[in-house]
Order: sequence, then structure tokens, then C-alpha cells
Amino acid sequence: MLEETFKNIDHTDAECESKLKEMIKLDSLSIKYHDKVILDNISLKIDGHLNILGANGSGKSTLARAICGLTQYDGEIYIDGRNIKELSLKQRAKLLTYIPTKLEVYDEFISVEEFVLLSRFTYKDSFFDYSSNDKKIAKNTLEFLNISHLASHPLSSLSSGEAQLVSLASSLVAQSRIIILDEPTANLDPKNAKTIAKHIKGLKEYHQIILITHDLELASYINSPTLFLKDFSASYYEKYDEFYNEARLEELYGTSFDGLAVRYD
Ligand SMILES: Nc1ncnc2c1ncn2[C@@H]1O[C@H](COP(=O)(O)OP(=O)(O)OP(=O)(O)O)[C@@H](O)[C@H]1O
Repeated sequence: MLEETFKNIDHTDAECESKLKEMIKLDSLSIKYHDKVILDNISLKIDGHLNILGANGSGKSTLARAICGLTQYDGEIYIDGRNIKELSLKQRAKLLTYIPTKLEVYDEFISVEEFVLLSRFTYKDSFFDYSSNDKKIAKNTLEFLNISHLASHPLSSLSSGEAQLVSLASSLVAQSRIIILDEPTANLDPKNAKTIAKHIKGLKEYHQIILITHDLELASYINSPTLFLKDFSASYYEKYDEFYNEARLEELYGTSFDGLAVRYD
């Protein structure tokens, strides 16, 4: 049912159709907070799925926020050949969705269903209510993720696992081409983490998935090319074996590994 909805998503529009191959391009991207350098002069093309890894504070979320136009930067960021500085909020929202690690709840009383429906704002006329199609997409998405029973629950009452599924639902309802997930399995128990991981993998068929994580098992399972942030710059590993091996992980993280797991003894 939802697969049908996804298959019909028009991820192009007349302006960008001819430039789709370019996807995301970072051109001499530098980011500072006050005088502290976070990322320095990164140039890169991302033309498919991507895992972004790196130590705490290496700038993963900052990079994601820059791609979404949510933080200031020097240099340029292009999506499908269009400079994101020139895109309206609605154009950006149609192109990409950022799911932060933790769902921010600004309205204590908003229900899950109402919250998820808000993601359809890009398709809605300012003076009209959400269409029956918008409501159908929201309902189908909750069903697809097996969380219909949460529809009338206040957003503020959810557990971490439920909140993560609702975040995922709202990103699907937005039907944007690119979905950036920032540590989607942080705080989840193994069963919920597995559920989220399976959904993310399935979504690769319909969306460009950019996954930020410290979970090497998850990154390996999602199996996208990897960008590793370290010392203000980024290294790109296209092939699985180039990155997911003990020697490389030990060199990059500076600690000992046993396969993909940290060696504690
Ligand atoms: N709004 C801000 N103002 C000042 N400094 C910030 C701000 N946001 C992030 N930083 C700093 O920028 C650096 C990179 O932060 P960021 O959250 O991007 O790292 P990260 O790689 O996502 O980290 P983690 O893995 O711990 O989530 C950190 O040193 C952080 O303290």
C-alpha cells in the first residue's frame, strides 16, 4: 500500500530534472562556531546513499544541518545543481528531511497524527486544510510502521522507541527525496533498533538515505559508502571493505577493535 505511494513520488521537478545526477555537492565548505573551526574547506560530491561517521564532536550533525540550510557556512552547497541558499523553505523541505536524534516537542498536546500531518505543509495551500490525500498518506504511513495505535497519543507521552518511529513516519509523509537520519538508533533497545534498521534499509529503494551513526553494526548493515569526519576534514570510502575492517577502524577511531566491536579488555 505505502510502497505504491512511494513509487508514485515525483522526486524531480522541471527546474532540476536535467541536473539530478549531481545530487549533493559541497564546494569549499567551511564551518566555524565563533572562532572554533568545525569543518575546513571540504569539497565533495554525494551522488547516492551515504553513512557519515566520526568521533564525538567531529562535525557530523553540523554537516547535516548545513546541507539542510540550518546553519551558517562559508562555501557553497548545491542540490541537483541548485544552490540551497537560493531555495525557498518549501523547495528545501520537498528535497530533504532531517531527523534529529531526539524528537523536539514544542506543543505538549499535539497528537502523533496531527504532528505527522504537519509534514505535508509543503503540499498544502496556505488557506486550506490538509487534503484527503494528505490525510490518507499520514494514515497509511502510521499503518506501514505499525504505529496506528499511537495516532491519538500526545507526542509528549511517547517512549524513545515510539518517538523514533514517529520521526521516521513524519519524514516519510514529507515525501522528500533525501532523508538525513541523525543517530536514529541512539537510546533504542536491540529489538527497536533492529526495526528501525530494517525500515532504513527498505527506504533506500525510494529515497537517498544519509545516515549519521556511531553504531558500526548498523552502518555496516545499511551498507552505503562511508564519509569519515576527522580533524576538520572528510575521507570518503566507497567500497565496504575499505572502511569496515579492524585496521582501518583502529586507525580512524584510535582504539582497538574486534571485528566491528570495540575491544574492551
Ligand atoms: N550551536 C553551536 N554553537 C557552538 N558550538 C557548537 C554548536 N553546535 C555544535 N557545536 C560544536 O561543534 C562541534 C561539532 O558538533 P556536532 O554536533 O556537529 O558533532 P557530532 O560529530 O555530530 O558529535 P556527536 O557524535 O557527539 O553527536 C562540537 O564541538 C560542538 O560542541
